[in-house]
Amino acid sequence: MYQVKLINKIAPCGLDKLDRTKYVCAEEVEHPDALLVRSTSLHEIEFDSSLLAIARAGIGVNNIPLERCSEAGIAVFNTPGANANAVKELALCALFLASRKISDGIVWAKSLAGQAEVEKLVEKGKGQFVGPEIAGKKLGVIGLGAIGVMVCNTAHHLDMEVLGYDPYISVDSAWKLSRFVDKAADLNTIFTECDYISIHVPLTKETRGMLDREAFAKMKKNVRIINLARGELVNNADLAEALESGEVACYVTDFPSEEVLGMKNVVAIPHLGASTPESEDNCAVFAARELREYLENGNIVNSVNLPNLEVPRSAHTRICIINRNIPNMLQSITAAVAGVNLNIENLYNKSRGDYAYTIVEIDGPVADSVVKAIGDVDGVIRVRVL
Ligand SMILES: NC(=O)c1ccc[n+]([C@@H]2O[C@H](COP(=O)([O-])OP(=O)(O)OC[C@H]3O[C@@H](n4cnc5c(N)ncnc54)[C@H](O)[C@@H]3O)[C@@H](O)[C@H]2O)c1
Ligand SMILES: O=C(O)CC[C@@H](O)C(=O)O
Repeated sequence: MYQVKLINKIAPCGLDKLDRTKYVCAEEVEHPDALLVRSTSLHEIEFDSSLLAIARAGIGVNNIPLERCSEAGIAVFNTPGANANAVKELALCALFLASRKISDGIVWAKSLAGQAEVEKLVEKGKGQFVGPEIAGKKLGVIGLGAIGVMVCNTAHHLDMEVLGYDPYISVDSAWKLSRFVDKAADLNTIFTECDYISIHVPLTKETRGMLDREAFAKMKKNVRIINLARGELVNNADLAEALESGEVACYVTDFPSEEVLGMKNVVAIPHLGASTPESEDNCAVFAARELREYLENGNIVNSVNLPNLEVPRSAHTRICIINRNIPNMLQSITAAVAGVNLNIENLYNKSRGDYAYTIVEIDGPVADSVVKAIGDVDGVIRVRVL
């Protein structure tokens, strides 16, 4: 039986993809083959030597120690695009929240409960919550992946002028982007020209603190910023100054922190970007399928730390090897197999950065001694026979 440890609440329809005659899925699992996780940080967690794979039901993998996983031969997966529509819808909501002082207005309206002549008080006091329309304004979108592209395309239909920035845009995203979205040559163009800025990039060394004092200083006065991507993309101390001085009129974030909650003109949402039944189901189903493919067939689909390699399963026995991407690996692996006179039916190999993945198909059983011989090859990190 495969043991899958559930780190967060995972939608049941995803778990249903894992046949209960082959899988145990539970929060308490002592020696897991796999982890299913959402946003909980795994950085401080020690992994059992049994662990083969981690599937992130979501896209951001900044909560997973990727380098440590690669070194331990643990494949890490995410679910690209599976929650993008949910975040796009919240981003649209955030555009309006950033403009119309809706959340302050709602709090104020509720505070009138129990007072006499509420209707009159509403009409008298509503002037403090006036905010601009988004039509005709310029929106800058940083990061044109699954979410960014959808935000751009929909904002165009809401009569906004849209500028997009992504130096690494994928061919797929470029195909999906509306021709009405203008390409910003650099971040400065987004900063200097836009009335609204929405950020949709992963948290990496490059993007951490991307919106800082220098960036705020270039922005138009009264710019409104939407961050549903990750809190750490923004330098909080610099943001506090920009909000205080009025340079930034409103900051809508899906990542409240003690610091951010203390700032003025902040609309804080409790990380609800992917919290729709549709998105939770999608992510769970994607993640479960990825785990099943890897655990049962050795196929790697949507990995973030290993090369993707998916080959239809034949009747042959598979030896799946995670190895370093260094010279002579294939030669040493095939020599270990040939050493016991086994014939290789098929061999597939793909590399990604410092790591590679090799599938060797053999007609017939593979003795433990062969697994040991491959495992002893310098540069081999993990061997599994399926
Ligand atoms: N609030 C939520 O619940 C929630 C849900 C999903 C995603 N997210 C966050 O949103 C991010 C984006 O999600 P996605 O599904 O669109 O991911 P994605 O991988 O499809 O797109 C990310 C895009 O960012 C671009 N990018 C990377 N570095 C960049 C840089 N320095 N400048 C400009 N562009 C850069 C990439 O080229 C890619 O096109 C995720 O990484 C995650 O942190 C949050
Ligand atoms: O699981 C969630 O609720 C949030 C997921 C989101 O932050 C992501 O990066 O996909």
